[in-house]
Amino acid sequence: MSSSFGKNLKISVFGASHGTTIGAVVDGLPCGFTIDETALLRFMKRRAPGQSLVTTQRKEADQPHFLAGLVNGQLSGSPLSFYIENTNQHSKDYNNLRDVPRPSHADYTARVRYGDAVDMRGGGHFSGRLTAPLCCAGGIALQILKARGIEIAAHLRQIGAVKDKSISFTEPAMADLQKAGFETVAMVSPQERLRAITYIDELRQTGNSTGGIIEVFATGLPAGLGNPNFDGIENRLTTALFGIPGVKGVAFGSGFEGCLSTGAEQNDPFLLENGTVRTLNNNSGGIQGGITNGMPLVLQVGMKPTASIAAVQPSFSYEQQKNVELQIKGRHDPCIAVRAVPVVEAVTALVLLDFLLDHNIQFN
Ligand SMILES: Cc1cc2nc3c(=O)[nH]c(=O)nc-3n(C[C@H](O)[C@H](O)[C@H](O)COP(=O)(O)O)c2cc1C
Ligand SMILES: C=C(O[C@@H]1CC(C(=O)O)=C[C@@H](OP(=O)(O)O)[C@H]1O)C(=O)O
Repeated sequence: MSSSFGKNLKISVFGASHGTTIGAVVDGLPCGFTIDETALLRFMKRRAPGQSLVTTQRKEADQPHFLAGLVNGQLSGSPLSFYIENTNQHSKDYNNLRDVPRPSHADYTARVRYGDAVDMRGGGHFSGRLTAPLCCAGGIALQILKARGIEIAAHLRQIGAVKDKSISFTEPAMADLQKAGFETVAMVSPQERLRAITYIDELRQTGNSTGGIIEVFATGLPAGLGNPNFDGIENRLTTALFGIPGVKGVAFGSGFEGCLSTGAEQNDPFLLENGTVRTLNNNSGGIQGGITNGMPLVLQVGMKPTASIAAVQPSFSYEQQKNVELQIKGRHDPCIAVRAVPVVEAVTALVLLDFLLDHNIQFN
C-alpha cells in the first residue's frame, strides 16, 4: 500500500485502525532541533477522536511513544520513529461489513485490490486513524517552520450552507485562525461556529453526515520556493493532501471561482514597497509557475461527507450474491472535516518543510 511521501523529508505511516498500534517513520528532519513536546501533544489533541458530540465517540489518547531519532527532546538526525497505541476498538461493529461493503467507504475497492484478507475494521490502513501519526510528524514540522518565521493555520471555511467569516488572502489573521483551531469547530466567527455545530448535530441525530471545506494559510514563506511543471508547490501539496482519507478536492487561491472571473479581476498587480515586492491582492494564493511569490500561501481542501452513516442504505452481500440493505453500526464522525483541520495543517507543514530542504537551508 502506498503509505509514504516526501522527497527530502520522507514520511512513512504504518498500522491499521483496529490493530494494536499505528505510527510513522520520518526521515530527513533537521538534527539538533528541540521539540516542544507539550505543544506537540496540544496540537495532536485537536485531531484526537471522542472529544465532542460532533465527532466519533471512539476515545483515544493519541500519545506518541518515540522509539528512535529523539534524544533528550532533541532531534538526533536519524529517522524519527514513533508509535501510538490503539486502545478503544469496537471491532464487532464491523462484522457485518466483511460481507456487505459500505457505500462510498473503501471496503469494496480494498477487497477488489487486495483480496478478502484485507483488514478494513475501522477503515483498516485506509482509516482516518492514520492521520494521528501524520499530525505527530506534521506537528514537529510546524514547530521547525515556526522557528523560521513560517506560520500555518487553517479554518473551516464552510460546512453545508454555514460559511465562516472570510479571511483576507493578503493579510490573513493568523492569531484568530490559531485561536479558532482549538474550538470544537474551527470557525473564527462564534455565531457561525454555533450554527455549524447545530447543523452537524442535527444530521448526526438523523443518521446523516456532512462534508466541508477547509482553508489553509501559510505566511512567512520566502519567494522562490518550488519548481515549475511537475514538481511545483501545488503538485507536491496536492499529492500529499489527497493522502488524507476523504479529501475530494484541492484548490489554490481563488480556486475554481477565480477561474470563472476575468483577467482584470483576477490578476495580482505588483507593488514595490520599500524595496520589497508584494502583490495588491492574492488570487494566485502565493504561487505562480509552481513557485512561491512571497505572498501568503492560500489553499482550500474539500472533504466529503462521512460515508458511514446510520441510515439504512442499499448494498450487496458477497455471500448471498444479492442486493441487501445495510445498517452500519459503530461510532463515526458526522463531519470528518471537523477533525481534519489540524491534519491539513500538518500535511501542509511537512510538504513546505520538504521544499525548504530542497534549498539546503540550515535549521540550526
Ligand atoms: C480525521 C478523519 C476521520 C474520519 N472518520 C471517519 C468515520 O468516522 N467514518 C467514515 O466512514 N469515514 C471516516 N473518514 C473518512 C474515511 O477514512 C474515508 O472516506 C475512506 O477511507 C475512503 O477514502 P476516500 O473517501 O478518500 O475515498 C475519516 C477521515 C479522516 C481524515
Ligand atoms: C479512530 C479514529 O477515527 C476513525 C476513522 C474511521 C474511518 O473510517 O476513517 C472510522 C471510525 O473508526 P471506529 O469505527 O473504529 O471508531 C473513526 O473513529 C481516529 O481518527 O483516531
